[in-house]
Amino acid sequence: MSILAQQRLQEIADVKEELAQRDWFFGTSGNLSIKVSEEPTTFFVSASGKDKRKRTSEDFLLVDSHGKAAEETHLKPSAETLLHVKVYSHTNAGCSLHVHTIDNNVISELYGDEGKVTFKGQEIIKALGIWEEDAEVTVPIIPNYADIPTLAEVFAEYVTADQGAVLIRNHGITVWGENAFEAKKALEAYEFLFSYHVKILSLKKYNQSTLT
Ligand SMILES: CSCCC(=O)C(=O)COP(=O)(O)O
Ligand SMILES: [Zn+2]
Repeated sequence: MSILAQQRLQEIADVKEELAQRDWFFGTSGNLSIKVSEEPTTFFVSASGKDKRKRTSEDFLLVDSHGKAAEETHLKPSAETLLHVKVYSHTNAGCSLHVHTIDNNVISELYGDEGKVTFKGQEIIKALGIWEEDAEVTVPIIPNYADIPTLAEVFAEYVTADQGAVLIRNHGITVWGENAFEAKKALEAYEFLFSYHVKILSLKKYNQSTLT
């Protein structure tokens, strides 16, 4: 394996460990990828069905631009590799992260019928690279199609920039960025927004019910 590939593998394994420390990999959910090369595109993607809280030497495999194993291996690429394929084929992103959290599922269900959710007036939005005063950020929400090629096609409609995020209704979020640092930073910012929103809505509801 080239030095560059080894570095990328180490980076994505480190991100996986950090997200695991946050307990964002419930019940083997979630998957991660990091780009290794362009022309031809290759990337490391997490192996399917593993407990992503554990760090082993068989957590990732190298795949090609179609998401097929690029080297001989008994590992199976993530069932959702096609979404990572869309990220690398539609943008110059270098890393893509997918997690199922309770907060991202709740937000996706609350706003699923609207097809998007918008946040504003939060300092953390600057972590997404948006520095204007009163900045807004909108996250699209797509249906959770069981057929992964269909899910990937619909997902791809929103993969239009080198950094972005899409919520899959009652499933999870996929966030991508220029590199592992940027993708993780963005994921943390989105999860902050979701968690804040869920808490403030619950408190407002509680206050309404106790004050009336
Ligand atoms: C156990 S959750 C269902 C599959 C899923 O949505 C996921 O994120 C994990 O699938 P993978 O094949 O990447 O392990
Ligand atoms: Zn998933």
